[in-house]
Amino acid sequence: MEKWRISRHIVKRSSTSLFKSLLSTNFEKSINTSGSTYKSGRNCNPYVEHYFQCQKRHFQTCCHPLRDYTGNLHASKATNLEHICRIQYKSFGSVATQIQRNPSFSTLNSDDVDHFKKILGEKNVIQDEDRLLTANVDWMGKYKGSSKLLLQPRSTEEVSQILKYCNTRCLAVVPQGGNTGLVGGSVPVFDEVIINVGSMNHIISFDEVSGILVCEAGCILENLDSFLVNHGFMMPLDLGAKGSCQIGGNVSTNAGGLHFVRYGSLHGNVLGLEAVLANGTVLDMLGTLRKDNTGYDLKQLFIGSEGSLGIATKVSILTSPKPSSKNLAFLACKDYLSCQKLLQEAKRKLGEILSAFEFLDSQSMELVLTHLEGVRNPLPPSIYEFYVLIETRGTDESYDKEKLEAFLLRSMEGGLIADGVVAQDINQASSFWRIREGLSEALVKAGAVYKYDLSLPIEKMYSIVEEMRLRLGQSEKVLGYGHLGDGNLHLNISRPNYDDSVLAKIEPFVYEWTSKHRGSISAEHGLGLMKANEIHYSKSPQTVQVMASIKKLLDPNGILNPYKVLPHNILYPEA
Ligand SMILES: O=C(O)CC[C@@H](O)C(=O)O
Ligand SMILES: [Zn+2]
Repeated sequence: MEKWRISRHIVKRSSTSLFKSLLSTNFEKSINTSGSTYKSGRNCNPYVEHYFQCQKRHFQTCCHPLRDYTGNLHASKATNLEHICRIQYKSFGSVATQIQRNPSFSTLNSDDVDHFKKILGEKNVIQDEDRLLTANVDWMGKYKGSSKLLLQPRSTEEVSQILKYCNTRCLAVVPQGGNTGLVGGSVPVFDEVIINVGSMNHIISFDEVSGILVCEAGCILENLDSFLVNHGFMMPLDLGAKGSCQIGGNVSTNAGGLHFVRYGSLHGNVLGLEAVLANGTVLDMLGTLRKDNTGYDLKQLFIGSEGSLGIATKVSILTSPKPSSKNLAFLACKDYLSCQKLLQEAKRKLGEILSAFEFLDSQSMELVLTHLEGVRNPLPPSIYEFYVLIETRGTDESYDKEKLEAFLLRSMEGGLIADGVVAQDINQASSFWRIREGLSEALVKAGAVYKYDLSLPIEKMYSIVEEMRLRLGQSEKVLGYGHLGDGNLHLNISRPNYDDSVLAKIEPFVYEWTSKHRGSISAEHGLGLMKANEIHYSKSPQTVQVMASIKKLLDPNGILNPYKVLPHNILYPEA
């Protein structure tokens, strides 16, 4: 076809370029038959298993409370080992301002354990060291608690009984789902009892007319998607960690993910919630209505509260019809301005079929190619500064193809796209997504990482990456990637080990810069432990005070996920 000359020209330039008979195959068909979508590290249990096996070996040799993974002892900090937060790595941001264990919390004893056994039965009260090790450490291996107990309730009633008891005894707890969080929110800081609702993994109902799914909080995101596919629907949320993350954790952290640009946030898609408060009260807010204006919408408080106000036990969620046509393009742009303009055009020209607009810079590409096996750049190596993934989802195959085809051609002619490939089948689509979704895993494999998750005005988004590079100098690897379509930048500084002098150049600069540009210091990962003390960069003092009052009202003893979300001195002023 005449109009494909441009892409053929690109093919000539690069033998690896696949930007040829554009969109001739629609990869959706293969997705439907395979029943599984893109895989990535956090979605791949063998990797997680292997990762923890390695960690375990490491802990066995160098698990001194104040020794980091590189084996360095931080003796100067070893003043009060029992009471100082054991952050495994050498000081990580302001978290390292040694949080004190709240002295009003009790310490677990054998009567407590016996009591839990009566509620849950022996096998759901876990004291096994290996299992505790994986539950005490976050996915990145950055935060490590020292919990001695993991509880696995099977019903809301059991969660209620556990919390009622813990509240009376003043035993702190940490709710944990798939433990895929990136801000230290899902692991204990000290000896908090871990409550994992993973056994509460039943689908309660699905209404094919409204598309509303009601399920328990421990359902794994990918399993929900697989269930829905048989009914012609899909989850509105898609993350690299979908093979291990649980819907309760997704809701508690208000997870964003890859398709936010199309399907919006969980604040919009979660229609109802059942949550258990610290004192064991079960709040039934499990409505399935699209419209309900009867006073305060209390469930919204729990969405994104990171388990600090209650434990989510059931959710009702508005799912979306499964698109019958999907296309994915992997494109190269010469500069950030082109990426930005491309987004603007994509929104205008692709309209309702645009379902993802992701970007990564060349440094991110290099990292993923270096650290992940089997990943390759489908475009000529080391030429382009930026890469963009554009996905469309729709119901009319030929219409979608034509629309994307016309858009890509016009963008190439206009110089916004320098080169590109379009997935011809599920395998190519998976391999393109693997580049983007594999970044977090590649960063963990590369060593230490300082990780920031910023919401910023799109035109300013990449300036912080460039400024950070200037600040840190050429010896440091500064990576920028993320959800360009939503104005969400993942800024990561990757280095072989943690170093306080480097950190001092990054923080508080990164927070101040974000605040100055009226951005948010957490777009989608939450505050967790990492940023609890930084909340003021994104929230006014008055707002933080109201948040603290709500916390006090719902959890007066502060037992739910302590030390997270709100600043320590506000949560425990007497500590
Ligand atoms: O690793 C990160 O910084 C981002 C993780 C996740 O939110 C993603 O978009 O891939
Ligand atoms: Zn993200």
